[in-house]
Amino acid sequence: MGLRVLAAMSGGVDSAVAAARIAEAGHDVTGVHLALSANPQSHRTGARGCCTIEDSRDARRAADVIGIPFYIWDMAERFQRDVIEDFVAEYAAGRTPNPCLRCNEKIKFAAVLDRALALGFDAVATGHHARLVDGVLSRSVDPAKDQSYVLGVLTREQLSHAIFPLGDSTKAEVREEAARRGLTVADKPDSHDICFIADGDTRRFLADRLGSAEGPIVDETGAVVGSHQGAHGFTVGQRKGLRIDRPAPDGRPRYVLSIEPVSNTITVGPRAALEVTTITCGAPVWNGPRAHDDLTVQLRAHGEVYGCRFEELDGGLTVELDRPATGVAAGQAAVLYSGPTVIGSATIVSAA
Ligand SMILES: Nc1ncnc2c1ncn2[C@@H]1O[C@H](COP(=O)(O)OP(=O)(O)OP(=O)(O)O)[C@@H](O)[C@H]1O
Repeated sequence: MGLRVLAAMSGGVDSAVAAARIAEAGHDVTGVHLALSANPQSHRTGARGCCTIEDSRDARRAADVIGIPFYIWDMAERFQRDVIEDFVAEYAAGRTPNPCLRCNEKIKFAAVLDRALALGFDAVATGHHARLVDGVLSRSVDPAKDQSYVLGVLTREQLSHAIFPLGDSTKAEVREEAARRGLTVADKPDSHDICFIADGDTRRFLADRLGSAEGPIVDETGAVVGSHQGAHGFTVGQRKGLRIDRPAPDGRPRYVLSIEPVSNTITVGPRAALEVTTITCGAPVWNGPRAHDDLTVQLRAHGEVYGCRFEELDGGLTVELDRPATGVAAGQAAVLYSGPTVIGSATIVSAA
């Protein structure tokens, strides 16, 4: 007998095809669009933002074509609290959060999954590009679209109720299939990085919420070399947008090495000073097999992959890279893989 599946439908191509595949496989599927924005009209800026009225209409149309019941669930308040406020608070604390990862952890596979289970559903299906084989998360066959990183924070329990029907397909195949199935969203562009910042201007979004406060930019010796309007506008490894009055003696570009929110100080230095090999993380979530062969770690979404070994220490996790990485920011996740399989993850606390 088929499962009762709740298909999370964003109004985009991927989730429409994911829902269609699950329905075709004989499961009893209901589509749900999550209204995540408190003011859906305000996001209509041309770029595809989060949860516009148009997105919910596209999702409904896709559900009609597939022939499944469809609902809209208002999760705006949860999203505001667990994703947007968390995002702002993390930047205010000098860290660099990944809101997609937080949304998967707190909204799609927590708030939505809880409600789905309470209503008698067995699983939540999404259009994420990742594979799930017997509850074990693995990379998508399309490396350019692989989203296993932003799902790597999910627990075994969360994964046991997840279905990702697209992991064996490339994005091109999904688009083609959408067109063939008459899902009118086939040509819709991919959503951009942060769905609740429709114009993509993260710094302005943060400045609107955290205000601006002038602070010093110092070099590695502590000498003041410039100023900034708020430490929250920066991330480790950033080069652009630094107002430096005293260039480095060697004339080389300088990068953000660290962010100190309490004293509102940004420390900059040469690229070489960004290189780290030891990553210290918080408590790990182990969600895959305890494999130790072909170990790699990914330190940001779409980031490079490093060979590594790791050790659990005092409730945290220390990861040693086999070559230096740059731009490793506290607040991002370190997702550990054995080959293509996710074995666990932990939040980065510091790197050296
Ligand atoms: N507002 C929403 N309502 C319901 N489900 C959503 C919503 N936003 C995202 N999702 C689910 O999360 C998945 C991943 O979201 P992401 O923003 O990465 O989408 P995407 O890769 O652009 O896919 P899509 O083409 O389906 O929008 C989607 O495929 C969908 O299943």
